[in-house]
Amino acid sequence: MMLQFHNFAKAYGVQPVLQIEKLALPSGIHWIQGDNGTGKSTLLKALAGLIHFKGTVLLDGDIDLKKQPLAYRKRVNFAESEAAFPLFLNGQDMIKLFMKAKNATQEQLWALINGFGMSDYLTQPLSSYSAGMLKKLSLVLAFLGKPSLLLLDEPFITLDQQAIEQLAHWIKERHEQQQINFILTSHQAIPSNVPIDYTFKLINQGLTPLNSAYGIR
Ligand SMILES: Nc1ncnc2c1ncn2[C@@H]1O[C@H](COP(=O)(O)OP(=O)(O)OP(=O)(O)O)[C@@H](O)[C@H]1O
Repeated sequence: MMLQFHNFAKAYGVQPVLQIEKLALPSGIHWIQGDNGTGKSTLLKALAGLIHFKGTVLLDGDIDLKKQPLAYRKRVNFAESEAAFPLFLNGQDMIKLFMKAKNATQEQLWALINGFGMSDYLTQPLSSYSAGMLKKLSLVLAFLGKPSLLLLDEPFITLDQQAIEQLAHWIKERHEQQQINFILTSHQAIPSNVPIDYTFKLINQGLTPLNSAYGIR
């Protein structure tokens, strides 16, 4: 199993947001839907190891997020919906940091940079980036290395059409050729060439499956 939840619970103060008693997500590309404020970003942040939660999350059957945080975070990459970068740095600074942390190759980096057409502005300070340029950077950082699972929170928002198509292609290709699993959130329809395996909706603090078979949206 790609991801297993046991007695998973997240609250902000006394306000419960997520409660997933027992759930196992198989390998694949997962699309999580949900109305505003239902907890999609909270779920992805918890799964990325960025915020505290109660209970257990197990990756690939044996890596416990809480007990083996380094091994877990080496395998799970995350692109936030709106990433908050230190604005005095430039794109290249962030890339250098992540390349080292994620053991990425130069070849992999160039393919990502060229695919998104970013080479012209990587040396400019992040304070000068548009929303779409910041989005592209956070996606490139998330694709670096060899993750087992990629968490992408609203990955298509603010991207131009060409970048949307490029991202859809990468998701499909990485999944088919490198067996990388994905959890995506999106309010908009996901491009039809992305082969979504499972769709869930966050309702009443839990994940309700909207389909039970492969290939059906
Ligand atoms: N840092 C925080 N402190 C307190 N409450 C928070 C915090 N972050 C989120 N919440 C609350 O948790 C709930 C879930 O928020 P979250 O951002 O996860 O929703 P979402 O499903 O991603 O929403 P959207 O579709 O609008 O992006 C909301 O009620 C929100 O007010």
